[in-house]
Amino acid sequence: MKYQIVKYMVLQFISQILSFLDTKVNYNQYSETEQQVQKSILENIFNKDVQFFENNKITQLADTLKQGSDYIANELSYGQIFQKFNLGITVISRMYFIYYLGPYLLINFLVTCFLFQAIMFLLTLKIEKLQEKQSKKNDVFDFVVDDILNNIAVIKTFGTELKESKRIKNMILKSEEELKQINTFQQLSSVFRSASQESINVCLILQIFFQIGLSAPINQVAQSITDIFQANFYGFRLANEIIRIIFNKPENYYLDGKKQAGKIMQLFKQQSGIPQDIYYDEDNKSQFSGEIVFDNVCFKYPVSKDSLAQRNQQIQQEDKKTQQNQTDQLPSKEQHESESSSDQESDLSDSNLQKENPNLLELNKQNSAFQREYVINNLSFKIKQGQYVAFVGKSGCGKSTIIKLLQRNYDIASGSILFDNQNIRDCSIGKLRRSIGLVSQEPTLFDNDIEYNITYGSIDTDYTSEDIQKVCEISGVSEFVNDKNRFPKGLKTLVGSKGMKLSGGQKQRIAIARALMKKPKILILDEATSSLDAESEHQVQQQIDKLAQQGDLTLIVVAHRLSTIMKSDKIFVLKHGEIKEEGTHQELLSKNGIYKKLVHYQINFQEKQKLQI
Ligand SMILES: Nc1ncnc2c1ncn2[C@@H]1O[C@H](COP(=O)(O)OP(=O)(O)OP(=O)(O)O)[C@@H](O)[C@H]1O
Repeated sequence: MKYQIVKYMVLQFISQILSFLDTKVNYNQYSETEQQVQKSILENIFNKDVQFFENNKITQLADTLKQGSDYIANELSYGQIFQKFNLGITVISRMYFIYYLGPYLLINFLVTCFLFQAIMFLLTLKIEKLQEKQSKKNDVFDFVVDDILNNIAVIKTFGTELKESKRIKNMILKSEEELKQINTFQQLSSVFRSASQESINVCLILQIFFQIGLSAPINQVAQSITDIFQANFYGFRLANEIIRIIFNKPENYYLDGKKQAGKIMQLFKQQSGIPQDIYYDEDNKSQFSGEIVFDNVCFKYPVSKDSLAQRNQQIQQEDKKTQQNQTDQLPSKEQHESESSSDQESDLSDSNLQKENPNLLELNKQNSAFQREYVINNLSFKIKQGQYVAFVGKSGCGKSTIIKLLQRNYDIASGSILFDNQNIRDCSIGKLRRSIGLVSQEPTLFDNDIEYNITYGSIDTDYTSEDIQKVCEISGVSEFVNDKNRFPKGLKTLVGSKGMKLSGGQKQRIAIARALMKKPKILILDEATSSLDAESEHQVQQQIDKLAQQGDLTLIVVAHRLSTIMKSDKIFVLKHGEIKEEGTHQELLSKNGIYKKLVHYQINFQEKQKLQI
């Protein structure tokens, strides 16, 4: 007995040392591991294409990044290795001691343990499934809250606070029903856990049956019980502890960490449709010359799960199907899931098929109510290096879509886009994006000073204060930054979150300066001057015209105000994603077509406005 106790004590001592090392090493390693995990998650996020960000809410990503990396870092940190060893040694040493006290007891104990463990496992699976469903609903809830907060100004303007609060209340109520179900299963699980702790008593009764039999006289039974109790006293306690260790661990694992870690695993699983080779783009200076060809390009936007309404609908449909399943006992859930996902998949597979067989285009155009329309239809044009071209057309005709395709935010369904005769699919994304300077309709700024924002794209490259000065002049930033009364800190003035401390026009000028500072070979202005007042627009336009005349910059302009593109070398007039007319301003006017109508409409409109003034 003495020898066994010494053995037990040695094992316990090792266990305590491991426990100490676990705490110490874990403490040192944890934060380092967490940083590494966060870094690789961030890199993974950066590697996603634009479509990924259209499908995921940024606030949710930030949440997942923090909580998930916490969990993963905890799992990965070296301390966990000691913890696992420690757990193993504790369990083995205690089992050994129980075996020494009574072999039957150990066998009974293991059988009972296994049974309870199996029940607990099934319960945990059920809870997990419910929680997954709940988590999907939570996602929708987050989407709604995010959407509401983003649109708070609209809600206030339209006085729809009550409507929105009712909407949220309904979602909370629905979620509560599910939570009740989860609670019930959790309680059941906790009952089983307590019962399992009593399992040792069940073992005891079984042992009495085995050792003395049912027919033994009562005083012998009483004596045996006393003996067994005495002999197994330590064994009972140790067995109880083992149960506690075994049952608590997996439950924590299933219920707490897995959810966030699962989200991160999903993040890693989601492949970027368009390979983002920015990290592997070793030559980080080269650019395309600015020659661009669109050859019979067709494109439609992929159907994504981005829409809140779509997500809601999907959950409702799933709920209905589950209910129907339960009542009618119709085909298995797997079949239903595959049916429900088939709608989405069919569209995705459609795009793959489309790539393989462009003839499907016509077919797809004719049927399938759920499919999106082709936004770009057999579009062909050529832009020479240094040319100044403009795209005009009615709202929704596909102008901005062309700009997105130029940056390869999406892949086209058929045809080809060539940069310097190289297919965009074979181009390095890094080189492509480096070659393009873009100023969009609604520019966003970083919460930093004006200079930081202007030099943002050129942080790693050499630039002088003269360079900054020059782009400030061209873009018209100098005009307001030099006003010492309102901008005493000049270029060092902080712009606030999303540039909220600046006017729309000021933000726009900074965005133009930022794009120019990058010295791109291709400059795209997508309604870039529309938020400027007429005078500022004219000034910026003059500077842009001058840049265009220098001939080393390919300038692509999307504009509604036709007066801003009169000097361009070529104007493409679009309708339903097709080029209907092309030529210079004069050539198009003489054609007496769509462009001329647009010009006349704008002149009439402006004159009417003047008359009103
Ligand atoms: N991310 C998207 N997902 C799905 N459809 C889109 C998306 N972006 C644009 N569309 C659709 O593509 C069509 C063309 O849009 P696009 O933004 O290219 O038009 P536009 O000519 O630039 O219009 P505007 O002059 O009003 O800016 C529109 O019908 C629009 O609804």
